[in-house]
Amino acid sequence: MARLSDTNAPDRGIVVRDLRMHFGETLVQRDLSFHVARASIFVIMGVSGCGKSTLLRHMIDLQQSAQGDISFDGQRLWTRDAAERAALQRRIGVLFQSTALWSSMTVGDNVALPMQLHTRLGAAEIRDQVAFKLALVGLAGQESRMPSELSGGMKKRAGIARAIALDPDYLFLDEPSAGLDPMTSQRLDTLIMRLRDALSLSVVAVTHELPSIFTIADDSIYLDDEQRTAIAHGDPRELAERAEHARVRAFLNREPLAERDDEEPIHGN
Ligand SMILES: Nc1ncnc2c1ncn2[C@@H]1O[C@H](COP(=O)(O)OP(=O)(O)OP(=O)(O)O)[C@@H](O)[C@H]1O
Repeated sequence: MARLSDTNAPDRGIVVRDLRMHFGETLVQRDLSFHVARASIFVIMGVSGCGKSTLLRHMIDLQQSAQGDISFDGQRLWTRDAAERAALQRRIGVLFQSTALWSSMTVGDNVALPMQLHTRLGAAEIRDQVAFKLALVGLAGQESRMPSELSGGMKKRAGIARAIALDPDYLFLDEPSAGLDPMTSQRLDTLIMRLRDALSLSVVAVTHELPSIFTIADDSIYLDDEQRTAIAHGDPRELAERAEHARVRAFLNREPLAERDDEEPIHGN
């Protein structure tokens, strides 16, 4: 497990420090500090409404907090320098839960769009890159298909191809397996791990699919909806057996929680 105190991982990867997130007066999560190591998969876990998506939105710069900070390879995300911030945003790829492919464009055009908007590559180079990215996600030769012709799993793959169009260092996935059958979900897990290894991607995934969590996570954090902070951090396979807090063990073992467990004192990780 990578922690802030690791001497061999000073500022590589993503560092979240003392982050506090609000919606108006309502506190979502507080005191979040963790490190996402380079070329690893980090899973954000917790029950519905605990703040997983809100944390992801902060990490991809769609929301900002006045308290705490987030840095990528030592570079602060919330810098005042607009050019620096834009450059950093380009190193971040995102697959949203809805996938959000442009329905009126072919798969190939969907993947090409970020390159047309943000690079100076010519048409032939973009065509090659699109073919390469689609092959990477297992959709070789599917350029001319329309999104409506794709299965749920293929849509996710096309969404990932678009998310990696600009060769990001970081890939954020919001509920990647949502709506997929177990077999398709398993194949997607394999793809995510392959991309981590082949592209040295740092992947941050929000998911509450247990099989997926146990398969892909190198490290994880559990956001508690009652304490409004992280009450567990580490390899989810180990947390399932040895987490200090009953709610974390119950979540990871899909067990009902006895009423009294909700009242146990929780001291953070
Ligand atoms: N735009 C918003 N305005 C006000 N409150 C919000 C807004 N979006 C989310 N919230 C609240 O913030 C809290 C965290 O929501 P969030 O969507 O981050 O949780 P989550 O863990 O991702 O949930 P789920 O697993 O159901 O997607 C919830 O209590 C939610 O009601």
